[in-house]
Amino acid sequence: MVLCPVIGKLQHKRVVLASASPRRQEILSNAGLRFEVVPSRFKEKLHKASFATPYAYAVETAKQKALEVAGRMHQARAPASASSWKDLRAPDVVIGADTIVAVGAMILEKPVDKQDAYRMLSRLNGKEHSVFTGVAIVHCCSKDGRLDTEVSEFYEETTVKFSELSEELLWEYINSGEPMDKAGGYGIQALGGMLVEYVHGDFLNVVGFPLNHFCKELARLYYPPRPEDLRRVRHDSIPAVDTFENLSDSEAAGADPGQSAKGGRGGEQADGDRSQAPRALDAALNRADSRPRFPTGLLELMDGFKASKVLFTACKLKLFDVLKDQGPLQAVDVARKLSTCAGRTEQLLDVCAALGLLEKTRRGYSNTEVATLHLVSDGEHSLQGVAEYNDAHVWGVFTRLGLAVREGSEQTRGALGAMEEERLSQSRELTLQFMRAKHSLSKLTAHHVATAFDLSRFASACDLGGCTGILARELAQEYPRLQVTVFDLPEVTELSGGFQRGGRQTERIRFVPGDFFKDSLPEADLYVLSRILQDWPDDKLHKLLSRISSSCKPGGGLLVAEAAAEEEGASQSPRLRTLSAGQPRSPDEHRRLLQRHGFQDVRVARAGDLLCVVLGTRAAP
Ligand SMILES: Cc1cn([C@H]2C[C@H](O)[C@@H](COP(=O)(O)OP(=O)(O)OP(=O)(O)O)O2)c(=O)[nH]c1=O
Repeated sequence: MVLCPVIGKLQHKRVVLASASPRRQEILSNAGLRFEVVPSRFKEKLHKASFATPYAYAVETAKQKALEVAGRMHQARAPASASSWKDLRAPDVVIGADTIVAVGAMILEKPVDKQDAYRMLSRLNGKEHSVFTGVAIVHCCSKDGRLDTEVSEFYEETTVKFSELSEELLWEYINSGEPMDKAGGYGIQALGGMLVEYVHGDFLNVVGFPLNHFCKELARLYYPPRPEDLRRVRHDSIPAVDTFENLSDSEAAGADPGQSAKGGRGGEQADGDRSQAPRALDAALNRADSRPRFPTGLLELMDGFKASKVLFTACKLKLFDVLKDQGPLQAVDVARKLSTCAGRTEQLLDVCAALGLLEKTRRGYSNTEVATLHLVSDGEHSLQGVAEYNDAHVWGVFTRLGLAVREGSEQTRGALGAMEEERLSQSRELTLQFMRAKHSLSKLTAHHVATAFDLSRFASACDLGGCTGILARELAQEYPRLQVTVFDLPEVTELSGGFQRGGRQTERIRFVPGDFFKDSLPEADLYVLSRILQDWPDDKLHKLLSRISSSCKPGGGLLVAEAAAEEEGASQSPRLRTLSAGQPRSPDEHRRLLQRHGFQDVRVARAGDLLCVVLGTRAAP
């Protein structure tokens, strides 16, 4: 559960805490932040005298800790690296922190031994001192194999006063072992709390991490004040996806979050500037207890369609292609290249950045890793086709949702999800769009489907509704003896040639036009239905399965791959709850479905994150 919406801004990023401090880990995970811990190897040995103030030293050390981890993780994912780093995705954000105790200009870090602890505690005895924690938030992105970082840093000061303590008490405390891994030689959160007369400022800052200031800094970075915010009253927790409403171009020229992310130490900022920046946090923290919880999730849901449309529009304009080839680019240059309006383009770019699709730095906008991988049109893993199809077709279908729900199942079929039927009557362009979408999605899952079970006992397979042949190719590649037939509607097989790349295994793939509800099915040892059943209502589904069952020889197989619905009784994940003509089924429901149509020895496996795969063997009639 995330209380503070600004912490939620990091939810979809790979966040790394560059610290071994268990206190920091606890503070941040208690705040709802999800992160990995990669302790920094940076040696805390900067030359203290070269810093004008103790906090400058803490901030620089925090920065070096974070940069060391960012650099090491970036190196580790380079192809040449022999590292065993588990997750090759580079971190998006690395957080470093350093806590020091300062008595005047003297900096006390962790004691090296008991005598050192004694010296430190004697200095603090009966006096006031400052605890500074420097924090660095390093945003990372990888550009042409290079690590690009944007550092935002700040510090927090807390004043602590020790009571007059006897020698005996000091030694008793030192012998407890508590002081050894703590700055200044004490831990205020445990036994050391007994030494402290008062604290002025953020308690958590003493313990190692100034959570409140950190949230304010995030708010400043992720919700930069824009001119229109100062004039309009609007809820605070949603990123600026609604910036296209009622705005003239001149109003659109907002503050630059990249710029505002700079300026180094938050502690050195002008007061006027800071009072506006963390408004989301203030709103959350100052809420009276009796008021209902801020409905962040709900409001984001209400705005979800805008985010989708922004993504579709950016894809359609080929924004990610332009930035891939020529980024980073300033908004005006993007607008020039796309022949679009400069003000609106900047808004689009900013929203894409807020959605994590683009990176915004002083040098301009560039694609994030996910955009480079999935939103550039000619990428191996491009999902551009899905965006285009959803924009051109599914968007319109869903505008008729109300009508479909009001007027019953026929309407529902006509208006929702029955894309197979609908595309029959549509233009060649729409068929192509549908094929591109299916092609991109199949690429993500084909390998998992082909390898979910050992299919080497089959000599031939027929992929019903196999579209562009992506799964067929994967099957042929995986099983060198297998002959594969792709069976799909004539208008699909006619266009499928455009999606074929050469390759040895294509000799074993043939495309046969036909309708699996009407025409006789090609002979095969194994029939495959990948993401077909869910689109059809029960009557059609049973008709198809019984046709397959009649064509399948005893000992032959049926392989079904469908979106992985939860087990029966569990609530469905939202991704699966689109109102299509069919319905998502649990693994057990699939098992029963195949058994009902004469398949036995039915086995179920997961294929990646998305699909569940079911394999049954045709029993003798
Ligand atoms: C003053 C004080 C410090 N501390 C701790 C916070 C920090 O963990 C530690 C200061 O050392 P740091 O060098 O800031 O942090 P660390 O060595 O624990 O971890 P890393 O270097 O990997 O980031 O002292 C307390 O736990 N309680 C206190 O009252």
